[in-house]
Amino acid sequence: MGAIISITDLRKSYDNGFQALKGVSLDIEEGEIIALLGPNGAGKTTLIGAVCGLVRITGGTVTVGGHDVVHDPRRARSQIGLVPQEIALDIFETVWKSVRYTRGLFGLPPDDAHLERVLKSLSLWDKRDNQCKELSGGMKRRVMIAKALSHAPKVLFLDEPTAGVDVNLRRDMWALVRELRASGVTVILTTHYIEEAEEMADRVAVINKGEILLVEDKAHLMKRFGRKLLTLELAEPVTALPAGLEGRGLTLSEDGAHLVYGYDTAAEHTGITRLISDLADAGLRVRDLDSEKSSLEDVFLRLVEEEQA
Ligand SMILES: Nc1ncnc2c1ncn2[C@@H]1O[C@H](COP(=O)(O)OP(=O)(O)OP(=O)(O)O)[C@@H](O)[C@H]1O
Repeated sequence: MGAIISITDLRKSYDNGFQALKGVSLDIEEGEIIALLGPNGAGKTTLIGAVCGLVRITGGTVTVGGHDVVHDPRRARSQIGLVPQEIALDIFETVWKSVRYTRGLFGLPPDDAHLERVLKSLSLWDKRDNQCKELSGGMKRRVMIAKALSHAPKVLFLDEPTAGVDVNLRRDMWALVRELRASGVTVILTTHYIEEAEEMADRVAVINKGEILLVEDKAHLMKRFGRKLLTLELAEPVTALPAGLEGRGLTLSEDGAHLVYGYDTAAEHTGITRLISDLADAGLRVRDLDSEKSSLEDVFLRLVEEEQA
């Protein structure tokens, strides 16, 4: 599959001279879910705004579906559905009329069959004649998505789709995004919940201070940066690491009852077999083992901290 969005050396300086994007290049493949992660002020909203034609770019090029956002903004924008973070609905309007109206804004003729499919896929069909003010917060969010899909865009931007949403609704939203992808829509989401990126994204782009630090397949990323911690519970606590076991990446807990061993998941040899046998030789009996994987959150924090250092 080819790139549906192509961003090349994108620069944005605001009128006060602040450089919010410093030469961002990124290709987004058709049909993928890509998560944009970055701390507050990293440039995520500016980047989305530039692709959607809401922010005037000061350098570089962006094409959506082959259409340049500066030279052919209407065609480029027609490929995109944007779901902003804040819910903005005419609360006295019915769901059906809101969605129909938004489609009209794109200069498209009515297509009630398409809108019916969209509302059904979002479990809003039964609510079509309700005024927006009669809907729950989760339903209002889904109406925002229905509006963004009303002109059948190829690309959907979700800006913080589950900010302030409870766990159940968050899971519903994840299922919905997967369904959208299955229907061929490319999804770009920004999120502060790294768990969300870990759960959903095919690829992750980390952005900081207006620059892309990394774009990588999520599975590769976890493998490349991921670490595992193995905790060994000792049958009898010790006061110090036995001689010969220093310098092996082992840490003794304060109570002397646990040894923690950190290793790279990508390493060819983890050294665990050797470690266990060396512990036995040193007279330490292990009662139990526990292992935990570093999360995408650890990877993200490490990356941003390294950049800050
Ligand atoms: N209109 C503007 N004029 C000047 N500076 C701006 C303007 N809009 C944004 N900025 C600055 O550009 C930088 C990037 O902002 P942006 O909103 O893109 O970040 P973000 O990654 O979306 O942050 P958040 O996660 O907090 O939403 C910030 O330092 C911000 O203060």
